[in-house]
Amino acid sequence: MNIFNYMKTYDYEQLVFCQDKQSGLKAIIAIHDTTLGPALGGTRMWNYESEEAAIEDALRLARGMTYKNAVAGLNLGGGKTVIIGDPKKDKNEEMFRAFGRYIQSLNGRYITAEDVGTTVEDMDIIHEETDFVTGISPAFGSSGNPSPVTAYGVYRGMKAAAKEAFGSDMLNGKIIAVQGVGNVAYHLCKYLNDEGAKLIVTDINKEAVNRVVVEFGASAVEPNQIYNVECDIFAPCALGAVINDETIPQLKAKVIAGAANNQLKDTVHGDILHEMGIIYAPDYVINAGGVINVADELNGYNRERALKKVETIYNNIERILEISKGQQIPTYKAADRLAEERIDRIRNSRSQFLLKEKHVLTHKL
Ligand SMILES: NC(=O)C1=CN([C@@H]2O[C@H](COP(=O)(O)OP(=O)(O)OC[C@H]3O[C@@H](n4cnc5c(N)ncnc54)[C@H](O)[C@@H]3O)[C@@H](O)[C@H]2O)C=CC1
Ligand SMILES: CC(C)CC(=O)C(=O)O
Repeated sequence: MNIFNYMKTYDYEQLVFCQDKQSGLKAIIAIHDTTLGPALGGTRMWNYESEEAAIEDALRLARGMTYKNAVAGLNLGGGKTVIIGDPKKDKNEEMFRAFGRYIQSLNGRYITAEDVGTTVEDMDIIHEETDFVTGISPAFGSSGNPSPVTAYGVYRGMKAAAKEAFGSDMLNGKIIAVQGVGNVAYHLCKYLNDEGAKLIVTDINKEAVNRVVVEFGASAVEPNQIYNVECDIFAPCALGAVINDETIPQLKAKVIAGAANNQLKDTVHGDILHEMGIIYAPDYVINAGGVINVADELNGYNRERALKKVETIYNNIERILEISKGQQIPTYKAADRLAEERIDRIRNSRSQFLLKEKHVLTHKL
């Protein structure tokens, strides 16, 4: 990978490599675009097969955050961190403190939160070193774990997509295949079960599968079987690139609506779904509940206000489906247009010189 070429193609601002020998920290902070405000995006800890894979993941996820925050109506740009390591074995307090000091050194250009492999406890340790961290413990007056709120947003967005596909947003009786039943999807399964949907689930973690089988009466299949089960809705809630050349021909669902980031392996896969008449709820639109929730901390956290904003995910999905139909374009393109138009509008309205720009974190500093 030619890093500068890649950064130039997608117009990235900054890539920061953080190393701390004592704690074993190896982190990459990618900042994509800060036109709308400081870059906000979570920290993923993952045992990457190579450094190149880690860099690529950080870059792709950071760009996704720019688009996610823009469509969600947040005054925040896009960034993301990946920490290279096994979250089950390689974490230690010094690592997150060293990482917190790196975040502090960026002086508010980047604000972090949880993602796959990191927890509220990890954010609390980062908070020892910097204010530029969200999703910390409610004991600090903060929003805590974003996953349940992400799940609520996915549930609302799924209903909007179902309305388009089936003529009603009621999910009772619908068969929903859920891939990965971790932090977000556990809560999603609860919403779906409460509404009377039938769940087919899979996960590489057997305990996670058993929990939803026992609590929500889900049926379980092996990880490689989830793509071709008979279902109405497929909800990818594990990792990215699961909509690809191998999986698309297997899909029986009329709707794809799930929490995972970067679900399409490539944009061409979004084009194919469109041609097949499968309604794809763009990942970064439907899974914005968590970032909306943690972003609310920047104004002094108010859960009611945050949840009200998460409700707008329903309308955002409706709007994207309308644009997609009206302009005959795939839904991922409709979402990208919304994001890019908002970023351009704000960029153009910022032509005046200000001696000191108001910082989104003014209250914290
Ligand atoms: N946690 C949050 O608030 C948000 C999460 N997301 C995205 O949603 C997805 C899920 O996030 P979390 O629930 O927090 O992560 P998690 O790590 O708690 O859950 C993911 C689950 O997927 C399972 N999994 C991994 N590979 C699998 C495979 N090949 N087949 C089946 N299952 C597999 C894991 O065992 C785990 O149980 C991620 O892509 C994340 O980036 C997006 C927005 C916010
Ligand atoms: C987990 C969220 C709080 C932020 C994020 O990184 C995301 O939405 O992917």
